[in-house]
Amino acid sequence: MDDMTSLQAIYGGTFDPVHYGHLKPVEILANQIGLSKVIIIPNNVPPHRPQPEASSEQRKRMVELAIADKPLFVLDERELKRDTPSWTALTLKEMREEAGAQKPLAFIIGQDSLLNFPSWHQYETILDNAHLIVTRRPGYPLEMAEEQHQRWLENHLTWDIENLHSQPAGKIYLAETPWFDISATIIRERLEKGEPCDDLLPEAVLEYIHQHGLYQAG
Ligand SMILES: Nc1ncnc2c1ncn2[C@@H]1O[C@H](COP(=O)(O)OP(=O)(O)OP(=O)(O)O)[C@@H](O)[C@H]1O
Ligand SMILES: O=C(O)c1ccc[n+]([C@@H]2O[C@H](COP(=O)([O-])O)[C@@H](O)[C@H]2O)c1
Repeated sequence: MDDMTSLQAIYGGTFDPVHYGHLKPVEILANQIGLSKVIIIPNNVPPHRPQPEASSEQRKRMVELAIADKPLFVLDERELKRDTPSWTALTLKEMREEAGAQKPLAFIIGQDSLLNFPSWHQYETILDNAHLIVTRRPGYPLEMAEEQHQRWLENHLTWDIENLHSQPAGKIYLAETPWFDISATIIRERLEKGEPCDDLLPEAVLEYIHQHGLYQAG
């Protein structure tokens, strides 16, 4: 169901490359909270990190391959079409305008992203336009480093998934998804050393990486 009142989830990332640490927690989350669709938005110019190793076109292609047999996910190319920094606040403002004031929207992030969320461009406006759903990731605390940011988190926290479905925006939900100890950094490092990565990302993505000579030494 994807009508004007069903919760619309959005998952942004650099995806250099996309891996099971991205896909599996979100698939499990979808079952836990009842999502029929997750919109994946690869960024073009990551706001808070150096430009990725793979090109935007290659990262997009890898996402397409990863989700080809997963009807839960759909790709949205809007950030790839902008040459300015891929600010989430801007993307969500645009998506809110398209969806109308009442539609529940949620942006999904991993636990590591929550920790630096207060440094994001116009971060307060993000909760005006969407909920935040946080998936677990090993190695990161669930508490904010600064007290004022912890207060901000607690002021927006909900443990009731009904709030995500009934309100258009403004809540933070710390999902109890399992840990997947996988990162794109580890995958790039392993590939550079010629080490196997079979359990870390979909086979079709790995084949694409090998065919295009991505993430190789030198
Ligand atoms: N293993 C994981 N578990 C939970 N969330 C994850 C995991 N890996 C990435 N994410 C989340 O996915 C989103 C996109 O992450 P990103 O594309 O930067 O992947 P990454 O593996 O962290 O990349 P890199 O190692 O290059 O920094 C972020 O919100 C991040 O928190
Ligand atoms: O808008 C920002 O300032 C901002 C800062 C850091 C990250 N983001 C977005 O958060 C998502 C995850 O980021 P990353 O770097 O972990 O791939 C991705 O969609 C980024 O564009 C957004």
